[in-house]
Amino acid sequence: MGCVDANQLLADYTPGDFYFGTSRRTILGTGARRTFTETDVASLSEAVPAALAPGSLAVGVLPFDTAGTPGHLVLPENVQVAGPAAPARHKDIGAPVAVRAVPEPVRHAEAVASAIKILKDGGLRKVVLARALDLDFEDEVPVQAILHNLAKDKAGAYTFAAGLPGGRTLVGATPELLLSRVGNQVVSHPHAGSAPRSADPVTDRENAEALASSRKDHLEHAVLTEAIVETLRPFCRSLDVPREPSLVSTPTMWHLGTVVTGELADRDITALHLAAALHPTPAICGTPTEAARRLVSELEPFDRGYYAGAVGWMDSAGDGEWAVSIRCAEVAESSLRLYAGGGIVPASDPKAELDETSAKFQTLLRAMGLEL
Ligand SMILES: C=C(O[C@@H]1C=C(C(=O)O)C=C[C@H]1O)C(=O)O
Repeated sequence: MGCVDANQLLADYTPGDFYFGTSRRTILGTGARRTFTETDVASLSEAVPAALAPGSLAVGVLPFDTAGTPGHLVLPENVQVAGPAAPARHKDIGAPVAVRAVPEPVRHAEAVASAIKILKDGGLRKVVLARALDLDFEDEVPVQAILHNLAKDKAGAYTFAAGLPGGRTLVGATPELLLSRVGNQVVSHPHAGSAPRSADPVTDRENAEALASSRKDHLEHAVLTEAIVETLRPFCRSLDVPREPSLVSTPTMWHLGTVVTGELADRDITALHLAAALHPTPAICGTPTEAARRLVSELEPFDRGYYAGAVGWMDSAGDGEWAVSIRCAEVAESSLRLYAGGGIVPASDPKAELDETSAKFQTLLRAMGLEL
């Protein structure tokens, strides 16, 4: 630890490793002494802390569907921690040989329209629907270069690459913090409500202002913040929740975000326990959770896998950081699947939702130097 160079950690990353970079620190975990596949809060809370020797870390991912997909949490053989990485040059990535939208864009808009109808009929307040882009390359996908470019672009507050079962990799850069814990201080930074950035400063500002004053987006956001607060409240002695969300941005998107901070009542409650209790939030699933989860599986023509799950780390003291695994792609050899979703409420518009997912794809597409 200490004097490791963060850019070197980024350069040293190879697929299968775990990389997690923020504006404060860079973590590189290599090898696996042990892998946990449990996803329920009770087993995670018992098994993982019990296996952590003092000073060691558990790293990895939780899936979207914790009932159907195994978790992939690893106790690495070796962990190196450094300050923030700041790579200089963009790395070149070749063009794909094939691109397929899953489903076709028009089908996604139809699914959104069906969801809006169901929402208007009552019962559900919000559901998050995603679509995917499949890209095939001639050779193995250069995950290291994609990760490097995401870090270079500061594409999201949490830049990550995590090994998955079967030699696959989840790579991305998300703006959204599910939960961090340092001692008895917990923070969550839920995001909901979106607008694209623009290269034109006037349009960019207009997009931000329209988002800041959009009733539809404030409603989408309120449903999310309420759920976060409701889950955290029983664990916390005190909780600070700003009354209004703030505008937050990445190089490609504007969002509404609320920084929720709390003081834990019981120091034995770990970061992983809290993250697992919060997941799946209405940022990526909906409200009520079970009904939204069912609608997601009915309307989306794919399994989300590790997209819209959680990615992060926890130490032996129970401190840790778990980000929402969005703005990411799952890589398998020479192919990758990119995901993007958006929250639907009764006032949503199918065409606008389709455009929102296209804008969200830009985080990864830019890192790959692709204009699609
Ligand atoms: C689901 C995604 O993003 C989430 C949905 C948002 C929205 O609906 O406005 C905003 C931020 C994220 O919480 C995604 O990027 O795939």
